[in-house]
Order: sequence, then C-alpha cells, then structure tokens
Amino acid sequence: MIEFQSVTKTYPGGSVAVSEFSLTVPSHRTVVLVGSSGSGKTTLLRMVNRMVDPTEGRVLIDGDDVLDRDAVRLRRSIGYVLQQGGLLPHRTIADNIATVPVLTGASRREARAASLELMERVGLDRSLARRYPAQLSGGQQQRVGVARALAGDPNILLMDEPFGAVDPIVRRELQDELLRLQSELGKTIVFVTHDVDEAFRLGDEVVVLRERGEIAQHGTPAGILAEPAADVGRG
Ligand SMILES: Nc1ncnc2c1ncn2[C@@H]1O[C@H](COP(=O)(O)OP(=O)(O)OP(=O)(O)O)[C@@H](O)[C@H]1O
Repeated sequence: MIEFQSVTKTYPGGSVAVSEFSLTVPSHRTVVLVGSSGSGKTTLLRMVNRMVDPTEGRVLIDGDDVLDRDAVRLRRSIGYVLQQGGLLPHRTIADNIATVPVLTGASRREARAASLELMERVGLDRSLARRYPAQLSGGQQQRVGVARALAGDPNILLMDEPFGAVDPIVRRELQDELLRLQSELGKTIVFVTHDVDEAFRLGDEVVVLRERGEIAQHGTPAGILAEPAADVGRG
C-alpha cells in the first residue's frame, strides 16, 4: 500500500507542483492518475521512489515513510517505466533488462537468463536479446522498458505515460498486454497518463487531477462514468 499524506511540492524558484495531495493506493491494484500537462502527475509519481522529496507531508509504503529509506536502494526496489523507455543505447536488450539485478548483485549469467524469461513474459521474441534499442520499434522498446522494470521483481511499478509515444494500434496492444501481465503478477501500480480512455481501461481506480494535484474526482471507472464531475471530459 502506498499512502500520500497531504504532500506538497514546491520546486526551487517557488513553483508549486502539488499542494496538499492525499491518496491511498491499495496493494495489488492499478491506480491511474490522469490530468492535463502540469497537473503534477510526474511529481507525485517521483515522490514514491524519492526522485523527488516532498516539501511537506509524507509518502508511506506499507506504513513506512520513504524518507527513512535509503534513496538508491528504494529506487532499485521499485519498477519505473518512462515514456521514452530510458534504455541504454549501447547495451543489448538483454543487458538493459538485467540492469537492476546486476547492480543488486546477481551474476551476469543469471541476470541474462532471467532477462530472456522476462522478454517472453512481455511478448518479445528471445531472438531480440542481442539487439540494441535503436534496432527495435517503439512498441518493442516500451515492452523492454516494462521487462526492465519487472526485473528486480518489485512490488511496486511506477509508469509515467509509458505508451504515450506509440501509435494508437500498438498502444492498444500494450494496454492489453499490461492488463494480462497485471492479472498474473498483481503488482501495486501507479500509472500516469493524460489519456482518459487509457485511464478508464487500465485503472482499478482512476484519480482525475486538476492543477497542483488537486483531485477533481476519484473512483472506479464505472463509478466515474456513472456520475462524472462537471469538468471531467473524455478524450
Ligand atoms: N524540476 C522542476 N523545477 C521546477 N518546476 C518544476 C520541476 N518539475 C516540474 N515542475 C513544475 O511543476 C508542475 C507540475 O509538473 P509535473 O511534471 O509534475 O506535471 P505533469 O502533470 O506530470 O505534467 P506533464 O504531463 O507535462 O509531464 C509544472 O508546473 C512544472 O513546470
């Protein structure tokens, strides 16, 4: 379980990205934060793995304040998927996926073997293992990003517009794949998007954000569709 307790983030220079935001993300569920650009989604996500520390308030994982955890270890224990994959261009696909296990002490051999299994899990052919990121399509690169995030077997996955840069058909395939994976793995997922349809498709719960992380609406997709708040538009 992840708890945001009245968190505020003021960046140096005074820009208030998030103001007094509270939310509980239940374990083994997918919670989608949806909102327009600048609503504070990325800032909120990064507070979970300490890429950003709150100015006020607390973020708890299973009851423990993340500020009490070593930032580097915490980050390695949480899967993180970015829009542009964030893959290392000069490393093979297998080595990219093995990044965290190698950093945390697995042998290269073990980590590579695990990479091949993960590739299958996310729907990538093992024959791609020796290629480099630039030799893969955008959709394949995003699958690698998901495999890499899963490689340390984290309980928590943070996903920041992971399918934002691929065409609509591939995007749909990746969404289906994530739903299938999640039904097998049951991770605690915080997923950020500005696409309302994607939010409703993937979220067990959807949180609609306004400026500064203000919650316009929070509920199940069915609940929100039944009673949309006035300014919660689609598309
Ligand atoms: N490092 C930073 N320094 C200063 N201001 C920042 C920084 N990061 C974000 N901000 C500001 O905080 C606000 C929220 O940004 P954030 O990236 O969290 O929003 P977002 O909803 O994820 O937006 P997007 O969809 O465009 O990524 C914005 O006004 C942004 O300009």
